[in-house]
Amino acid sequence: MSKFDVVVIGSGPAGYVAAIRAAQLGLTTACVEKARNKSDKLALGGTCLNVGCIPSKALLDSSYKYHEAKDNFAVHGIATGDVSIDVPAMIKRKDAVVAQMIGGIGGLFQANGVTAIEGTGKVLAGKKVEVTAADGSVSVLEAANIIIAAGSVPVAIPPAPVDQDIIVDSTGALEFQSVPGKLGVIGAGVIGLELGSVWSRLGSEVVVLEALDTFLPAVDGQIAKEAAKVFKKQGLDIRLGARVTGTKTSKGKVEVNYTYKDEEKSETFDKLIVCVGRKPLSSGLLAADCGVNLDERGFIFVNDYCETDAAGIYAVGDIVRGPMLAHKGSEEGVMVAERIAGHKIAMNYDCIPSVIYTHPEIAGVGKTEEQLKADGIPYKVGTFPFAAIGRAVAADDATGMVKMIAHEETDRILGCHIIGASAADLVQQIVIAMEFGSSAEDIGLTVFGHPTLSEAVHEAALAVNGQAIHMPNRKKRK
Ligand SMILES: NC(=O)c1ccc[n+]([C@@H]2O[C@H](COP(=O)([O-])OP(=O)(O)OC[C@H]3O[C@@H](n4cnc5c(N)ncnc54)[C@H](O)[C@@H]3O)[C@@H](O)[C@H]2O)c1
Repeated sequence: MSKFDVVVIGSGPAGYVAAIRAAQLGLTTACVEKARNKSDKLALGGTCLNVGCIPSKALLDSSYKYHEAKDNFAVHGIATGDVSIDVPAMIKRKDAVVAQMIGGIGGLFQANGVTAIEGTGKVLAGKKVEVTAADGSVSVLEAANIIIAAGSVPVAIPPAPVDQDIIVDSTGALEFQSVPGKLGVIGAGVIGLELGSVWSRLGSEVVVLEALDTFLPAVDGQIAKEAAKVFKKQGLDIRLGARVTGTKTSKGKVEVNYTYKDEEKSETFDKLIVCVGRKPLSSGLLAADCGVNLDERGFIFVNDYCETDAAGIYAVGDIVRGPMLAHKGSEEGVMVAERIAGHKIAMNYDCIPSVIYTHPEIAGVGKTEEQLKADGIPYKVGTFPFAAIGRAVAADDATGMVKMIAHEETDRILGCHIIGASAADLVQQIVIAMEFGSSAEDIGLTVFGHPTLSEAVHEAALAVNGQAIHMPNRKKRK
């Protein structure tokens, strides 16, 4: 029986990062992965690399370039003539990007001495991991420590069973070989908006059916309101309060029945994407006597340090509580590896950025205005529009704003919410600032390069205390 200091189950952003850090710390480490790619080879990288973050960003970038060439170049005096799209070539490029990044993880495993083991892992009692290979053969690994990072899968809903042809999930939506004439999307969440944007830019008529009456409830209300306006202008038809009751596929199309404003409605689409959330992939993963427990929603139960109820067994990433975000899983992986090596580090769950990669991007960190109101915390707000930022106007990309929220008395930054070009990268400045306990004044007193989009972050911080320069201030300067 092979023996390791650490056996990681799953090679997504939580698992592979945990494995690399454990190996860096001198621990003998194996990483068990079951996924295989289109060429039936071991596919490291999990959902994020194979069918999530990376391929969706490849398609978002390709489709945005197409949209720019078709609709946005003329204003710069650039004539393109007819712009056409070759969808199979776009998908092939996306596959090449994925293959390159997967190869990168294989290389990192080799360089750090992590042993990749192909097969499906199961946690047995006594800190053992059973691995069932693709050919059915079974082996058992002995581990001083186990890190479970098995991830999550899309939630299925009975009224819209996925066939990966007409009715697809987020994986199938990355494989269309032509632009659907009419595309239905169930769920106006992160995936619905990102994939809806891709196919809308390429020419699909997109209808998004969202069960809730509120648009993007987890996003700051002011930013979500702005986002709704922008998406409407882009042609995304987002119907809130639309509950899908059934679907019928025939002759290459799907008829969707749903209730909307108390009326029974029906609409026919060429393709339908179901993206109503993800659930932890915990079934079949744990032997009944292994000592690891699940919570009521099927997540592995862990404490703040990602320790399960069984000593020496940890769980990280989508399979445990908290936002299902790659970077959250990666940092949990680092924390656990460091703690196994005896270092007393902890993770700051209050400072995790989140991003929706539409154009403009929507990004945020910390508390929203609604959360602060509900918690009764006194706060002050500064906003600054990109329309007043020279660099954004020069780029003809000036939609959106930065919103900064600080504590009314201490001026400490409590949250930052952005809708705009490069919002994902801009918000990271405030993630760092919040990690260091900065005040809005600290950001206001910092020198920002000119002309940059970052100046909107600077000005929003100044606006918190009525000191914005390139905009009349609502509040009196203190
Ligand atoms: N950019 C990113 O960080 C990124 C990108 C993709 C996915 N993810 C993560 O993946 C996970 C899954 O994404 P997602 O978009 O599927 O989930 P989500 O939770 O973001 O959104 C799902 C939406 O579907 C709606 N819904 C649920 N059941 C419905 C029904 N029967 N009919 C109509 N609407 C319904 C929900 O109200 C919700 O608005 C999320 O946790 C997300 O954070 C993150």
